[in-house]
Amino acid sequence: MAGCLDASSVAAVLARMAETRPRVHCLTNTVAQNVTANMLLAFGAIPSMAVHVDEVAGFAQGAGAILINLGTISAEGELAIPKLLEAARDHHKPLVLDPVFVELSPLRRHIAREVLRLPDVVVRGNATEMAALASELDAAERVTRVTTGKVDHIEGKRGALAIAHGHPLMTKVTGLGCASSALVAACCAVETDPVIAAGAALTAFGIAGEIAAAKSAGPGSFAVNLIDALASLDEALLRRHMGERA
Ligand SMILES: Nc1ncnc2c1ncn2[C@@H]1O[C@H](COP(=O)(O)OP(=O)(O)OP(=O)(O)O)[C@@H](O)[C@H]1O
Ligand SMILES: Cc1ncsc1CCO
Ligand SMILES: [Mg+2]
Repeated sequence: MAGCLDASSVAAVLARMAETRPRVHCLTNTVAQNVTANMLLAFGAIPSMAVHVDEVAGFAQGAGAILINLGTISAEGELAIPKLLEAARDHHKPLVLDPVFVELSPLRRHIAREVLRLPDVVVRGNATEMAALASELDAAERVTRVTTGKVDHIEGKRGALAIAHGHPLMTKVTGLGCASSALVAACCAVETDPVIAAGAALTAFGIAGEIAAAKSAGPGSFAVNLIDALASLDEALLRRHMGERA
């Protein structure tokens, strides 16, 4: 049965984030680029976003983790992906795939298959995307599946977690799924177990969503308050929202 993390486990991952400030190299989409960079900074990580085929390898080799998001994949981005996969393989970097709209595009399915030739990939998508990619995920070696929604489901080699945090307003701001994938990548840079890393990222993000929603009049102010809430998380706030005593 799927478990959940306690506040001290999430706080331990966040403490390592604050201490080491990992850089996450993001090949992401033009819609979610800004919100993704802001969420990474609020989380204590550092975003980099280079796409050019002649510089992505260098950026990825020195990063703590790599994100490949297919949301607005371009011809330039497609050329960069083999360089990112090579950097992940040769330099043992955690890699997160966000297969945005894979159900709508044979090109995206082809790219996702290429990415999943690498073992140990973490895939974060919504229920539609994860269902569309089911056979590719079944064929992949040591993949971690992260399916977000009202409840987030994480399944990996070393167990399963179900995270019931967040707020419906999270579906009314574009790019928050994309940002959640970047936060999962950031946690993978400081936590070797991808199930715990994804669980910590999504617990923190969900609780930040709950805190932000309580202060917001609608999706616009929610987007701003979510950045503030993510930046202000500490163990006491986590405990309170997880129903644990101080
Ligand atoms: N109904 C809901 N209630 C609470 N939290 C939710 C709900 N739906 C999504 N979330 C949270 O919102 C975040 C984004 O997940 P979602 O599944 O909406 O991503 P997505 O569909 O890929 O989004 P996008 O493509 O717009 O970036 C996750 O942290 C998830 O837990
Ligand atoms: C709306 C949209 N279109 C491509 S990427 C993106 C952001 C949410 O995935
Ligand atoms: Mg998405």
